[in-house]
Amino acid sequence: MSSKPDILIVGAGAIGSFYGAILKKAGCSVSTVLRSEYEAVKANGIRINSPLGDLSYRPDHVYKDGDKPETTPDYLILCVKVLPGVDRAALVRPWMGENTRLVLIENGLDIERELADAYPDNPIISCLAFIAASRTEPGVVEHKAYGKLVMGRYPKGIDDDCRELSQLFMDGGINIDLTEEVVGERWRKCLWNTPFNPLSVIANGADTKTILETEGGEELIRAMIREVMDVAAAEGYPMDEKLIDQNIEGTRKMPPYKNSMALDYLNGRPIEREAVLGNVVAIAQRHGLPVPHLNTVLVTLKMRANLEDRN
Ligand SMILES: NC(=O)C1=CN([C@@H]2O[C@H](COP(=O)(O)OP(=O)(O)OC[C@H]3O[C@@H](n4cnc5c(N)ncnc54)[C@H](OP(=O)(O)O)[C@@H]3O)[C@@H](O)[C@H]2O)C=CC1
Ligand SMILES: CC(C)(CO)C(=O)C(=O)O
Repeated sequence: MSSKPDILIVGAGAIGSFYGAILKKAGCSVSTVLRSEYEAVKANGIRINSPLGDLSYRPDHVYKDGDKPETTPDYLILCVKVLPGVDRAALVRPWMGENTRLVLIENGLDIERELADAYPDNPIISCLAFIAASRTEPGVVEHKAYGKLVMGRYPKGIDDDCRELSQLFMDGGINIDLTEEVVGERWRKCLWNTPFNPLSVIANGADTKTILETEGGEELIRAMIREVMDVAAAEGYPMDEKLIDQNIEGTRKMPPYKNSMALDYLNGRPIEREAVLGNVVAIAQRHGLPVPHLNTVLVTLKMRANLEDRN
Protein backbone atom coordinates (compact mmCIF):
# COMPACT_ATOMS: atom_id res chain seq x y z
CA MET A 1 0.00 0.00 0.00
CA SER A 2 1.29 3.41 -1.01
CA SER A 3 1.50 6.02 1.75
CA LYS A 4 0.94 8.65 -0.93
CA PRO A 5 -2.51 10.22 -1.23
CA ASP A 6 -5.26 8.68 -3.38
CA ILE A 7 -6.13 10.83 -6.36
CA LEU A 8 -9.33 10.79 -8.42
CA ILE A 9 -9.50 12.73 -11.67
CA VAL A 10 -13.04 13.71 -12.70
CA GLY A 11 -13.01 14.61 -16.40
CA ALA A 12 -9.82 12.96 -17.61
CA GLY A 13 -9.46 14.83 -20.91
CA ALA A 14 -6.26 16.56 -21.97
CA ILE A 15 -5.59 18.31 -18.66
CA GLY A 16 -6.90 15.65 -16.30
CA SER A 17 -5.05 12.83 -18.07
CA PHE A 18 -1.79 14.79 -18.16
CA TYR A 19 -1.74 15.94 -14.53
CA GLY A 20 -2.96 12.48 -13.49
CA ALA A 21 0.10 11.05 -15.22
CA ILE A 22 2.34 13.40 -13.29
CA LEU A 23 0.86 12.30 -9.96
CA LYS A 24 1.11 8.65 -10.99
CA LYS A 25 4.79 9.25 -11.71
CA ALA A 26 5.09 10.77 -8.24
CA GLY A 27 3.85 7.45 -6.80
CA CYS A 28 0.19 8.22 -6.08
CA SER A 29 -2.72 5.91 -6.79
CA VAL A 30 -4.58 7.68 -9.60
CA SER A 31 -8.12 6.78 -10.70
CA THR A 32 -10.27 8.44 -13.32
CA VAL A 33 -13.94 9.16 -14.00
CA LEU A 34 -14.67 9.32 -17.73
CA ARG A 35 -17.59 9.74 -20.04
CA SER A 36 -17.15 9.17 -23.79
CA GLU A 37 -13.65 7.71 -23.45
CA TYR A 38 -14.51 5.23 -20.70
CA GLU A 39 -14.33 2.06 -22.83
CA ALA A 40 -11.08 3.09 -24.53
CA VAL A 41 -9.31 3.95 -21.28
CA LYS A 42 -10.61 0.85 -19.49
CA ALA A 43 -9.22 -1.29 -22.32
CA ASN A 44 -5.93 0.46 -23.07
CA GLY A 45 -5.15 2.96 -20.32
CA ILE A 46 -4.02 6.50 -21.08
CA ARG A 47 -1.25 7.34 -23.53
CA ILE A 48 0.49 10.69 -23.24
CA ASN A 49 2.86 11.79 -25.96
CA SER A 50 5.04 14.36 -24.24
CA PRO A 51 8.42 16.06 -24.48
CA LEU A 52 8.82 14.93 -20.84
CA GLY A 53 9.06 11.30 -22.00
CA ASP A 54 6.62 8.42 -21.84
CA LEU A 55 3.97 9.27 -19.26
CA SER A 56 1.48 6.59 -20.31
CA TYR A 57 -0.33 4.82 -17.47
CA ARG A 58 -3.21 2.62 -16.46
CA PRO A 59 -5.44 4.33 -13.90
CA ASP A 60 -5.84 2.29 -10.71
CA HIS A 61 -9.62 2.39 -11.22
CA VAL A 62 -11.55 3.54 -14.27
CA TYR A 63 -15.03 4.77 -13.42
CA LYS A 64 -17.85 6.23 -15.42
CA ASP A 65 -20.56 8.69 -14.46
CA GLY A 66 -23.01 7.06 -12.08
CA ASP A 67 -20.59 4.46 -10.64
CA LYS A 68 -20.51 4.13 -6.88
CA PRO A 69 -16.97 4.11 -5.49
CA GLU A 70 -16.00 1.95 -2.50
CA THR A 71 -13.71 4.63 -1.08
CA THR A 72 -13.43 8.36 -1.51
CA PRO A 73 -10.18 10.04 -2.59
CA ASP A 74 -7.83 12.30 -0.62
CA TYR A 75 -7.74 14.72 -3.55
CA LEU A 76 -10.48 14.93 -6.19
CA ILE A 77 -9.14 16.81 -9.21
CA LEU A 78 -11.89 18.30 -11.36
CA CYS A 79 -10.90 19.03 -14.97
CA VAL A 80 -14.15 19.21 -16.91
CA LYS A 81 -14.84 22.22 -19.12
CA VAL A 82 -16.74 24.93 -17.23
CA LEU A 83 -19.97 25.14 -19.21
CA PRO A 84 -23.48 26.40 -18.51
CA GLY A 85 -25.75 23.45 -17.84
CA VAL A 86 -22.91 21.30 -16.49
CA ASP A 87 -23.56 20.99 -12.75
CA ARG A 88 -20.01 20.44 -11.51
CA ALA A 89 -21.13 20.19 -7.89
CA ALA A 90 -23.48 17.32 -8.79
CA LEU A 91 -20.81 15.68 -10.94
CA VAL A 92 -18.37 15.27 -8.06
CA ARG A 93 -20.98 14.39 -5.40
CA PRO A 94 -20.67 10.56 -5.52
CA TRP A 95 -16.92 10.81 -4.97
CA MET A 96 -16.72 13.45 -2.24
CA GLY A 97 -15.75 12.17 1.22
CA GLU A 98 -15.63 14.09 4.48
CA ASN A 99 -11.90 14.64 4.09
CA THR A 100 -11.67 14.95 0.32
CA ARG A 101 -9.85 18.06 -0.87
CA LEU A 102 -11.38 19.41 -4.05
CA VAL A 103 -8.83 20.58 -6.62
CA LEU A 104 -9.86 22.58 -9.71
CA ILE A 105 -7.61 22.70 -12.78
CA GLU A 106 -9.87 24.73 -15.03
CA ASN A 107 -9.88 28.09 -16.81
CA GLY A 108 -12.13 31.04 -16.06
CA LEU A 109 -13.18 33.48 -13.40
CA ASP A 110 -15.43 33.01 -10.42
CA ILE A 111 -15.64 29.29 -11.14
CA GLU A 112 -15.00 28.13 -7.58
CA ARG A 113 -18.06 29.64 -5.94
CA GLU A 114 -20.65 26.98 -6.86
CA LEU A 115 -18.38 24.27 -5.47
CA ALA A 116 -17.52 26.23 -2.32
CA ASP A 117 -21.25 26.73 -1.72
CA ALA A 118 -22.01 23.03 -2.26
CA TYR A 119 -19.09 21.74 -0.14
CA PRO A 120 -18.44 24.34 2.57
CA ASP A 121 -16.50 21.87 4.73
CA ASN A 122 -14.14 20.55 2.05
CA PRO A 123 -11.01 22.59 1.32
CA ILE A 124 -10.78 23.85 -2.27
CA ILE A 125 -7.45 24.19 -4.04
CA SER A 126 -7.72 26.27 -7.19
CA CYS A 127 -5.14 25.85 -9.98
CA LEU A 128 -4.27 27.55 -13.23
CA ALA A 129 -2.61 25.48 -15.92
CA PHE A 130 -0.03 26.97 -18.28
CA ILE A 131 0.21 24.16 -20.76
CA ALA A 132 -0.48 23.24 -24.37
CA ALA A 133 -2.22 19.85 -24.48
CA SER A 134 -5.06 18.30 -26.43
CA ARG A 135 -6.85 15.00 -26.93
CA THR A 136 -6.07 13.40 -30.27
CA GLU A 137 -8.05 10.15 -29.97
CA PRO A 138 -9.85 8.38 -27.12
CA GLY A 139 -7.37 7.86 -24.30
CA VAL A 140 -4.55 9.63 -26.14
CA VAL A 141 -3.22 13.07 -25.23
CA GLU A 142 -0.68 15.18 -27.07
CA HIS A 143 1.30 17.30 -24.62
CA LYS A 144 3.04 19.86 -26.78
CA ALA A 145 4.74 22.23 -24.33
CA TYR A 146 4.88 23.87 -20.90
CA GLY A 147 3.00 22.52 -17.86
CA LYS A 148 3.41 24.88 -14.92
CA LEU A 149 0.58 25.13 -12.40
CA VAL A 150 -0.20 28.16 -10.25
CA MET A 151 -1.94 26.90 -7.13
CA GLY A 152 -3.52 28.27 -3.96
CA ARG A 153 -6.25 27.65 -1.43
CA TYR A 154 -9.58 29.22 -2.42
CA PRO A 155 -10.48 31.98 -1.61
CA LYS A 156 -6.97 32.74 -0.41
CA GLY A 157 -3.92 31.39 1.38
CA ILE A 158 -1.51 28.48 1.17
CA ASP A 159 -2.11 25.56 3.52
CA ASP A 160 -0.56 22.14 4.19
CA ASP A 161 -2.78 20.54 1.53
CA CYS A 162 -1.42 22.96 -1.09
CA ARG A 163 2.10 22.23 0.06
CA GLU A 164 1.57 18.44 -0.06
CA LEU A 165 -0.05 18.46 -3.49
CA SER A 166 2.47 20.88 -4.98
CA GLN A 167 5.33 18.69 -3.74
CA LEU A 168 3.77 15.67 -5.46
CA PHE A 169 3.45 17.56 -8.74
CA MET A 170 7.06 18.71 -8.41
CA ASP A 171 8.18 15.14 -7.67
CA GLY A 172 6.49 14.21 -10.96
CA GLY A 173 8.47 16.88 -12.81
CA ILE A 174 6.12 19.88 -12.96
CA ASN A 175 6.89 23.43 -11.87
CA ILE A 176 4.49 24.90 -9.33
CA ASP A 177 4.00 28.47 -8.15
CA LEU A 178 2.14 28.56 -4.86
CA THR A 179 0.12 31.74 -4.41
CA GLU A 180 -1.60 33.38 -1.43
CA GLU A 181 -4.00 35.11 -3.85
CA VAL A 182 -5.32 32.59 -6.31
CA VAL A 183 -8.27 34.78 -7.33
CA GLY A 184 -5.84 37.56 -8.30
CA GLU A 185 -3.90 34.98 -10.31
CA ARG A 186 -7.11 34.00 -12.13
CA TRP A 187 -7.54 37.65 -13.12
CA ARG A 188 -3.94 37.77 -14.27
CA LYS A 189 -4.41 34.68 -16.46
CA CYS A 190 -7.64 36.12 -17.83
CA LEU A 191 -5.65 39.08 -19.15
CA TRP A 192 -4.64 36.55 -21.81
CA ASN A 193 -7.54 34.10 -22.03
CA THR A 194 -10.38 36.65 -22.04
CA PRO A 195 -9.16 38.44 -25.18
CA PHE A 196 -7.39 35.65 -27.07
CA ASN A 197 -9.72 32.68 -26.54
CA PRO A 198 -13.02 34.27 -27.65
CA LEU A 199 -11.40 36.24 -30.50
CA SER A 200 -9.90 33.08 -31.91
CA VAL A 201 -13.43 31.63 -32.12
CA ILE A 202 -14.93 34.69 -33.81
CA ALA A 203 -12.00 34.56 -36.23
CA ASN A 204 -12.87 30.96 -37.10
CA GLY A 205 -10.15 29.22 -35.09
CA ALA A 206 -7.37 31.77 -35.70
CA ASP A 207 -4.00 31.17 -34.03
CA THR A 208 -2.07 33.76 -32.01
CA LYS A 209 0.10 34.87 -34.93
CA THR A 210 -2.93 35.52 -37.15
CA ILE A 211 -4.64 37.46 -34.39
CA LEU A 212 -1.65 39.68 -33.64
CA GLU A 213 -0.48 40.19 -37.21
CA THR A 214 -3.82 41.07 -38.77
CA GLU A 215 -4.11 44.84 -39.15
CA GLY A 216 -5.78 46.19 -36.01
CA GLY A 217 -5.50 42.83 -34.23
CA GLU A 218 -2.90 43.88 -31.67
CA GLU A 219 -4.80 47.11 -30.90
CA LEU A 220 -7.98 45.12 -30.34
CA ILE A 221 -6.20 42.71 -28.00
CA ARG A 222 -4.62 45.62 -26.10
CA ALA A 223 -8.02 47.29 -25.67
CA MET A 224 -9.53 44.05 -24.38
CA ILE A 225 -6.66 43.43 -21.95
CA ARG A 226 -7.07 46.96 -20.62
CA GLU A 227 -10.77 46.37 -20.00
CA VAL A 228 -10.05 43.13 -18.12
CA MET A 229 -7.48 45.05 -16.05
CA ASP A 230 -10.02 47.74 -15.18
CA VAL A 231 -12.52 45.15 -14.00
CA ALA A 232 -9.84 43.35 -11.98
CA ALA A 233 -8.86 46.64 -10.33
CA ALA A 234 -12.50 47.33 -9.44
CA GLU A 235 -12.58 43.88 -7.79
CA GLY A 236 -9.51 44.73 -5.70
CA TYR A 237 -6.82 43.24 -7.93
CA PRO A 238 -4.93 46.17 -9.49
CA MET A 239 -2.21 45.14 -11.93
CA ASP A 240 0.86 46.76 -13.41
CA GLU A 241 0.31 48.43 -16.81
CA LYS A 242 3.47 46.67 -18.01
CA LEU A 243 1.51 43.41 -18.13
CA ILE A 244 -0.15 44.58 -21.35
CA ASP A 245 3.19 44.80 -23.20
CA GLN A 246 4.40 41.61 -21.52
CA ASN A 247 1.36 39.64 -22.69
CA ILE A 248 1.77 40.90 -26.26
CA GLU A 249 5.53 40.39 -26.40
CA GLY A 250 5.34 36.95 -24.75
CA THR A 251 2.69 35.83 -27.24
CA ARG A 252 4.67 37.13 -30.21
CA LYS A 253 7.62 34.99 -29.08
CA MET A 254 5.51 31.79 -28.98
CA PRO A 255 5.09 29.67 -32.10
CA PRO A 256 1.61 30.28 -33.63
CA TYR A 257 -0.77 28.76 -31.11
CA LYS A 258 -4.41 27.65 -31.03
CA ASN A 259 -5.78 27.94 -27.49
CA SER A 260 -8.13 25.42 -25.86
CA MET A 261 -11.27 27.39 -26.84
CA ALA A 262 -10.19 27.57 -30.49
CA LEU A 263 -9.69 23.79 -30.44
CA ASP A 264 -13.11 23.21 -28.87
CA TYR A 265 -14.71 25.41 -31.50
CA LEU A 266 -12.91 23.69 -34.36
CA ASN A 267 -13.88 20.27 -33.00
CA GLY A 268 -17.56 21.21 -32.68
CA ARG A 269 -17.47 21.12 -28.86
CA PRO A 270 -19.12 23.72 -26.61
CA ILE A 271 -16.87 26.64 -25.62
CA GLU A 272 -16.24 28.08 -22.15
CA ARG A 273 -17.68 31.45 -23.17
CA GLU A 274 -19.27 32.36 -19.85
CA ALA A 275 -16.41 31.20 -17.60
CA VAL A 276 -13.76 33.05 -19.61
CA LEU A 277 -15.65 36.11 -20.89
CA GLY A 278 -19.28 36.33 -19.72
CA ASN A 279 -18.32 36.35 -16.04
CA VAL A 280 -15.88 39.23 -16.60
CA VAL A 281 -18.58 41.27 -18.36
CA ALA A 282 -21.08 40.45 -15.60
CA ILE A 283 -18.63 41.64 -12.92
CA ALA A 284 -17.95 44.82 -14.95
CA GLN A 285 -21.71 45.48 -15.09
CA ARG A 286 -21.97 45.04 -11.32
CA HIS A 287 -19.35 47.78 -10.94
CA GLY A 288 -21.00 49.98 -13.60
CA LEU A 289 -17.81 49.76 -15.68
CA PRO A 290 -18.14 50.03 -19.46
CA VAL A 291 -16.33 47.20 -21.30
CA PRO A 292 -17.41 47.85 -24.91
CA HIS A 293 -14.87 45.59 -26.59
CA LEU A 294 -15.49 42.64 -24.28
CA ASN A 295 -19.23 43.11 -24.55
CA THR A 296 -19.13 43.26 -28.35
CA VAL A 297 -17.20 40.01 -28.50
CA LEU A 298 -19.53 38.37 -25.98
CA VAL A 299 -22.71 39.37 -27.82
CA THR A 300 -21.22 38.35 -31.18
CA LEU A 301 -20.39 34.92 -29.77
CA LYS A 302 -23.94 34.58 -28.46
CA MET A 303 -25.29 35.42 -31.93
CA ARG A 304 -23.02 32.82 -33.43
CA ALA A 305 -24.16 30.27 -30.86
CA ASN A 306 -27.82 31.01 -31.64
CA LEU A 307 -27.16 30.55 -35.32
CA GLU A 308 -25.33 27.28 -34.78
CA ASP A 309 -27.61 26.12 -31.98
CA ARG A 310 -24.64 25.62 -29.61
CA ASN A 311 -23.98 27.10 -26.13
N1 LIG B 1 -6.00 21.94 -23.01
C1 LIG B 1 -5.23 22.94 -22.62
O1 LIG B 1 -4.12 23.14 -23.16
C2 LIG B 1 -5.65 23.83 -21.50
C3 LIG B 1 -6.88 23.67 -20.86
N2 LIG B 1 -7.17 24.47 -19.78
C4 LIG B 1 -8.44 24.31 -19.06
O2 LIG B 1 -8.49 23.04 -18.44
C5 LIG B 1 -9.85 22.58 -18.33
C6 LIG B 1 -9.96 21.19 -18.96
O3 LIG B 1 -9.64 21.32 -20.34
P1 LIG B 1 -9.23 20.11 -21.28
O4 LIG B 1 -8.65 19.01 -20.51
O5 LIG B 1 -8.47 20.71 -22.39
O6 LIG B 1 -10.67 19.66 -21.81
P2 LIG B 1 -11.06 18.26 -22.49
O7 LIG B 1 -12.28 18.55 -23.28
O8 LIG B 1 -9.89 17.65 -23.16
O9 LIG B 1 -11.43 17.37 -21.25
C7 LIG B 1 -12.59 17.52 -20.49
C8 LIG B 1 -12.97 16.14 -20.03
O10 LIG B 1 -14.10 16.22 -19.15
C9 LIG B 1 -14.94 15.13 -19.49
N3 LIG B 1 -16.28 15.29 -18.97
C10 LIG B 1 -17.16 16.26 -19.25
N4 LIG B 1 -18.30 16.01 -18.59
C11 LIG B 1 -18.13 14.84 -17.94
C12 LIG B 1 -18.96 14.05 -17.12
N5 LIG B 1 -20.22 14.39 -16.86
N6 LIG B 1 -18.45 12.91 -16.58
C13 LIG B 1 -17.18 12.54 -16.84
N7 LIG B 1 -16.36 13.25 -17.63
C14 LIG B 1 -16.84 14.38 -18.16
C15 LIG B 1 -14.91 15.11 -20.99
O11 LIG B 1 -15.47 13.91 -21.47
P3 LIG B 1 -16.14 13.81 -22.94
O12 LIG B 1 -15.04 13.35 -23.83
O13 LIG B 1 -17.21 12.81 -22.79
O14 LIG B 1 -16.64 15.18 -23.29
C16 LIG B 1 -13.40 15.23 -21.20
O15 LIG B 1 -12.75 14.01 -21.05
C17 LIG B 1 -10.71 23.63 -19.05
O16 LIG B 1 -11.25 24.53 -18.12
C18 LIG B 1 -9.68 24.35 -19.95
O17 LIG B 1 -10.02 25.70 -20.24
C19 LIG B 1 -6.28 25.39 -19.28
C20 LIG B 1 -5.07 25.58 -19.90
C21 LIG B 1 -4.69 24.87 -21.07
C1 LIG C 1 -2.87 29.95 -21.60
C2 LIG C 1 -3.37 28.86 -22.51
C3 LIG C 1 -3.29 29.34 -23.91
C4 LIG C 1 -2.46 27.66 -22.41
O1 LIG C 1 -2.00 27.42 -21.17
C5 LIG C 1 -4.76 28.48 -22.15
O2 LIG C 1 -5.17 28.71 -21.04
C6 LIG C 1 -5.72 27.89 -23.12
O3 LIG C 1 -5.30 27.22 -24.08
O4 LIG C 1 -6.93 28.08 -22.92
